[in-house]
Amino acid sequence: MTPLVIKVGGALLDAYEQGQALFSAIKKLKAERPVVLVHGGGNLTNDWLARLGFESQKIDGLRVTPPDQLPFVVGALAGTANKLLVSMAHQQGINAVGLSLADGKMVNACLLNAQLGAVGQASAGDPKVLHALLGADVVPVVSSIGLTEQGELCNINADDGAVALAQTLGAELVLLSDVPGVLDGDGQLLVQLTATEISALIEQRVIHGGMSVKVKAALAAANSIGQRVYIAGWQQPQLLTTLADEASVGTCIVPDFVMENQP
Ligand SMILES: Nc1ncnc2c1ncn2[C@@H]1O[C@H](COP(=O)(O)OP(=O)(O)O)[C@@H](O)[C@H]1O
Ligand SMILES: CC(=O)N[C@@H](CCC(=O)OP(=O)(O)O)C(=O)O
Repeated sequence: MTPLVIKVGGALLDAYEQGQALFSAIKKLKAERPVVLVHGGGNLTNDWLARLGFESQKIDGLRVTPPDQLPFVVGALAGTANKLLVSMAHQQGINAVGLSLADGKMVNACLLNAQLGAVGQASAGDPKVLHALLGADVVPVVSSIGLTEQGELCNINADDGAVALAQTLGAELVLLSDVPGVLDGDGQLLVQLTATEISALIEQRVIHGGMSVKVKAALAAANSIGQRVYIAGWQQPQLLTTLADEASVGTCIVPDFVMENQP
């Protein structure tokens, strides 16, 4: 059965009840197919950096990560955020193992540009460690801290990291956030989006900030994996079990070739 990569945004860490409901849904789902969880922790990282007196800047939804902030970003994401989620999983009776994208070279990274500091661009890596864990009935819980070929730690946007991990495994991908999906200018859910519609909505700034990183990542994944990718809310975890029925789940990002083949 094709594995499913589920990415959860870091806001889940502040939502205990929803977190428990999500892991309860994942427990049911993993009886049917292998599941890997990739997580963010943007809010927690903001909080840590502010408490330490750092200014945190974002460019096009990506956190500028100077060398003096990197140890705290790694600590927040690969440390506290990762272990809190592993603990939530264990509370629901899931045998979870906490890792980062760097472990076992499951995702490769290179630095994006000097302006962003230690921010990595992710690409597919080696699936061996994940296969071993999935074979042992474990749910890997993976933070978005990566490692370059030269062994430098880097901060990867968790949506981009999830895309690379889905590519590593040839898996389907769902991006779960604190909103039910991509919303239009009136706050209504958009059930399906193509590349052209995404460009227009970003241009009009209807899609902005973290959501703009997410839709671009989802489109890249849809095109590379050749499958629809869903952006949905972790408030409705029961939707995860309806993916196989192609039921309406949040916003469906359609790969380009599907549109090209439509009459
Ligand atoms: N068109 C849009 N539809 C929905 N959310 C949007 C849109 N444009 C911007 N956003 C913002 O993007 C946020 C989700 O992105 P982000 O905070 O990065 O999520 P996550 O932490 O789950 O990855 C939403 O909470 C919302 O504030
Ligand atoms: C480079 C970059 O932007 N990294 C992100 C990684 C965490 C993340 O993506 O968290 P959410 O999924 O909760 O937004 C950051 O530092 O916030």
